[in-house]
Amino acid sequence: MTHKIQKAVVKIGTSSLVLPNGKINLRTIDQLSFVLATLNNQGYQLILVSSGAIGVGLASLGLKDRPAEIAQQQALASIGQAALMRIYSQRFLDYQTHVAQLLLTRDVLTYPISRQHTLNTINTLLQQNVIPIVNENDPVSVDELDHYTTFSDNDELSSQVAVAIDADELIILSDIDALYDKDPHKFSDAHIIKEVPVLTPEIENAASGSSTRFGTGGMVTKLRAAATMMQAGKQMILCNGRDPKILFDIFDGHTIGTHFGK
Ligand SMILES: Nc1ncnc2c1ncn2[C@@H]1O[C@H](COP(=O)(O)OP(=O)(O)O)[C@@H](O)[C@H]1O
Ligand SMILES: N[C@@H](CCC(=O)OP(=O)(O)O)C(=O)O
Repeated sequence: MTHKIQKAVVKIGTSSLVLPNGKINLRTIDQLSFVLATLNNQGYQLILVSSGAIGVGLASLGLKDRPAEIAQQQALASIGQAALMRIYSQRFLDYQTHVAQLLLTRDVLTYPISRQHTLNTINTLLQQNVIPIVNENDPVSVDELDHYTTFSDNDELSSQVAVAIDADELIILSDIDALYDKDPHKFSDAHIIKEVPVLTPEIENAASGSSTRFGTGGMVTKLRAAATMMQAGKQMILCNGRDPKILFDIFDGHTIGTHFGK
């Protein structure tokens, strides 16, 4: 059962932001901006965790494949993040809504003072009806010695942010309708799982990696995000980001996609 949502983190993955041909999915970004701006006007508190820096970087330079070299990926992320934020800022302004950018590394949330400052920033933005748009600070994040700055991916980042800001719900917009008992991109007889009150070994075995060109973590990292939310006594919804208007139904309390939690 979906609980009443007041504060939510909405996470959108690269596979929803970039078309299979590598171009930017402006339709989804436009609709997402419209929906979040409308929900913001209705008084909901929203944080958007948006992937897509590398994907939009590739699109900006007209490149097809993600390079293997770290330096190339970090350079693409710095190009793409700026381009992505320009699109979001323009689209949200069309709906009279201001957005702000927060680029996080793991250590920022691990150490208490930087964590508190980050939360203060987010809360101040929310009080001012500004929607924070969060991504990992990809161009600078790397793990060295005992200094861990990377998140495994944005599914993890979004669950960490959702718990830190005490959100009621994490909504993950993916390129798939829900969790299935096996990857529906590989198995045509996959069955949808609508409710996951607890994570069982059976559910964990159902999840595999991404089978799309631009996605990274697949279902494995989404289940890890669900575990983080459920351990904190919170909820998560996994649904399709193709049509972000689905968020209206979720905020109206309808059951969409897969619901994790009790
Ligand atoms: N049990 C499963 N149910 C649904 N999708 C699955 C499952 N196992 C693996 N997947 C794959 O996970 C993909 C979604 O993850 P990903 O490609 O990383 O998207 P995103 O960019 O939204 O993070 C789906 O397209 C699907 O191919
Ligand atoms: N921070 C990276 C995305 C990392 C990530 O988790 O991507 P995805 O699996 O598409 O949500 C970027 O902006 O390109």
